[in-house]
Amino acid sequence: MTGDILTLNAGSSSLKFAIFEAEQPDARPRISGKISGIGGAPVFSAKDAAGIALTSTQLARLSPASSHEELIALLLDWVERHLGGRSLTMVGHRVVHGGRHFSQPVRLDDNVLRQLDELVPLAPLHQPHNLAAIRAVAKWLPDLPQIACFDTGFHRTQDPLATLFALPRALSDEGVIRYGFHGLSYDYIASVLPDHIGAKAEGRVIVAHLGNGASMCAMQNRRSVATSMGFTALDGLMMGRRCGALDPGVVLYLLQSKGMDATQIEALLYQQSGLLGVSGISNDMRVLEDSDAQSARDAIDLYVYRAASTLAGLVPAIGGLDALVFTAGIGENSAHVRRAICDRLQWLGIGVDEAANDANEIRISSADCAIDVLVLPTDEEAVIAAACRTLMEP
Ligand SMILES: Nc1ncnc2c1ncn2[C@@H]1O[C@H](COP(=O)(O)OP(=O)(O)O)[C@@H](O)[C@H]1O
Ligand SMILES: CC(=O)OP(=O)(O)O
Ligand SMILES: [Mg+2]
Repeated sequence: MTGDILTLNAGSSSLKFAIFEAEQPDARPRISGKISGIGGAPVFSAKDAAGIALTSTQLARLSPASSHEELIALLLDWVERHLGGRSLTMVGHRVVHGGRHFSQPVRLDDNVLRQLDELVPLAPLHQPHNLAAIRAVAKWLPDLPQIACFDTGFHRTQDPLATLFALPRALSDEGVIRYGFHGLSYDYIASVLPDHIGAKAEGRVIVAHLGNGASMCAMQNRRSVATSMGFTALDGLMMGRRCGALDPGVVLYLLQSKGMDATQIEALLYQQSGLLGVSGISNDMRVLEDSDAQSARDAIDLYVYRAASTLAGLVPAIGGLDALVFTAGIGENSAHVRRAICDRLQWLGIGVDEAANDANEIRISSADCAIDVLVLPTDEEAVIAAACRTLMEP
């Protein structure tokens, strides 16, 4: 097995990629990078295995509708020029929604793509970009095998009760259930957890994936028992641009009293709400933390309150809490958000060591706290590369 694996991970505000040597399963990627800030002012950065920067470029502002697709073309062109004489043997993609039929990584062909197309309305911020990346690669190198790894897959182990909405049974039977997302990230965190907390990793753990999209997963034995996202990636926590859990009566009001149509409501719930909607300033937590505006403070306070409430709401699924893990863009970097969430959860026995938290250390719980509180960088790319190697084996 020689050559390189390319992983592509199209998130709502970022396009992340990595190039791994197929024959070196434990090695860091040869190159990794991302285009972040998509929808605003995108920045393209990449580094080699030693962490040396290969590029850090501010890109032109693009129209939101075309941005991901144009950036995929730009990225593939850059990758081609940086393969350094090696060839690609496989491309692995993060695909956000696998629906009822897909949970394990799958080799992509026209038939699978057609089925994944049908899930676009359930993940409008992600699925179209994920599928566009697959089609762009197929055009670029038609014979190159490609696989899809699903964000929903990790949550197949959920307690069936936790997947049900209190809707008529016929709807659940046809697949209107809580699927859950960010599964590649949770899979990675579950895989490294024993390195940090030993046997406690098999206990009652909640992982808070706080990125531009955000969710939480309650785990036991390192498997998903319940999660905050649902049928779509709109449910649960307040996010960068998404509202999170919402009284469904609001949707009816928008439809019936405000005369909004489905397209307008979709844009409102997915693009104009969350941190951006409440602050009126930005979807980016960094910008809000640097702002003196009251609306920025309100947005952060609501984000924190909703996160603490959601976390508390997941505890009954696992009957207590042994460890809490923060990950993804905000979880890994914002000491303020982590501390504020933990402050609202003191009654649960959570305590934070201020200095460790301010320094983004791995363990941030206070010495007298029985619940381990950790900050762990996620690595969806490593999970995709591992799936590529598995599917490659003869
Ligand atoms: N130093 C930081 N402080 C606070 N927030 C940060 C910091 N760095 C990144 N973020 C937040 O992380 C978000 C991106 O998270 P990420 O997990 O990369 O997003 P995506 O959902 O696109 O994969 C940014 O929008 C920003 O709000
Ligand atoms: C599912 C989801 O919300 O993904 P992301 O956080 O990458 O936008
Ligand atoms: Mg992400």
